[in-house]
Amino acid sequence: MQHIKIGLVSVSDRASTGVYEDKGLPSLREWLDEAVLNPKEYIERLIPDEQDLIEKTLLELVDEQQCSLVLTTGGTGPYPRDVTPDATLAVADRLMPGFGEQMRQVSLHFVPTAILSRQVGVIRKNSLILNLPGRPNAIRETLGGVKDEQGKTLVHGVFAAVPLCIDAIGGPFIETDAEVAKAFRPKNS
Ligand SMILES: Nc1ncnc2c1ncn2[C@@H]1O[C@H](COP(=O)(O)OP(=O)(O)OP(=O)(O)O)[C@@H](O)[C@H]1O
Ligand SMILES: Nc1nc2c(c(=O)[nH]1)N[C@H]1C(S)=C(S)[C@@H](COP(=O)(O)O)O[C@H]1N2
Repeated sequence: MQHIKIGLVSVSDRASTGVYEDKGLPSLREWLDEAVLNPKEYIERLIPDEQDLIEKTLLELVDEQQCSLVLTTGGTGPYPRDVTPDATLAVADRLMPGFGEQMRQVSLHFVPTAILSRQVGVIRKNSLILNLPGRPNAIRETLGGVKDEQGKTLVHGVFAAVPLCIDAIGGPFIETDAEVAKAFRPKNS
C-alpha cells in the first residue's frame, strides 16, 4: 500500500491558547487511523482563527510538505472570527463544491444548525483540502456519514469520495476500512 502524507489543522482561538485542550487533532487522527489502511504520516498544526496564518499553514502543508490531503477543523461558522473557508478559498486552484454541500446535508441529520457552516472543499496542486466544523463530533459525522444501529450506511459521509478525488489529482491510492468509510470507485475509473 502506498504511503500517504496528511495535513491536520485545528483552528481554534481557545484551544491554541490553552483555554481548553484541543480535541480537534486527536479526533481527526483517531478517525483516520480507523478509516485509512495505508501507512500514514500526519503533519499537525494547532493555530488561532487568523486568516493570514491559516493561509500560510495551508501553503506550507501543500507546497512544502506535499500532503495529498489536508483536513481542517474549526472556524467555518458565521462569527466574525470564523475565517477558515475564506483562507482555504484564497489558496485554492479549483473548488470542489460537492464536499461542502454533502457535509451540510449529512450534518443536518445531527444538528439543525448544520447550514451555518461555510465549509468548503478545494484542490490546490496535488492536494485536496477539506474544512470540517469545529465541534469534535462533527469530524466523525461529516467524514463517516449517518449509520443505523447495525452500522449500515444511511447517508454517505464525504470520505467515500476522497480516494477517487485523490486518484484524480495524482495522489496515492487510498484504501479504506469499508465498515468505517467505504471508498467508492466506479468500475473502469
Ligand atoms: N479544537 C477544539 N478542541 C476541543 N473542543 C472544541 C474545539 N473546537 C471547538 N470545540 C468545542 O466546540 C464548541 C463550538 O466550537 P466553535 O468552533 O464554535 O468554537 P469557537 O466559538 O469558534 O471558539 P474557538 O475558536 O476558541 O474554539 C466549543 O465551544 C468547544 O466546546
Ligand atoms: N456535523 C456537524 N456539523 C455542524 C455542527 C455539528 O455539531 N456537527 N455544528 C454546526 C454549528 S452550530 C456551526 S456554528 C457550524 C460552524 O462551526 P465551526 O465554526 O465550529 O466550524 O457548523 C455546524 N455544523
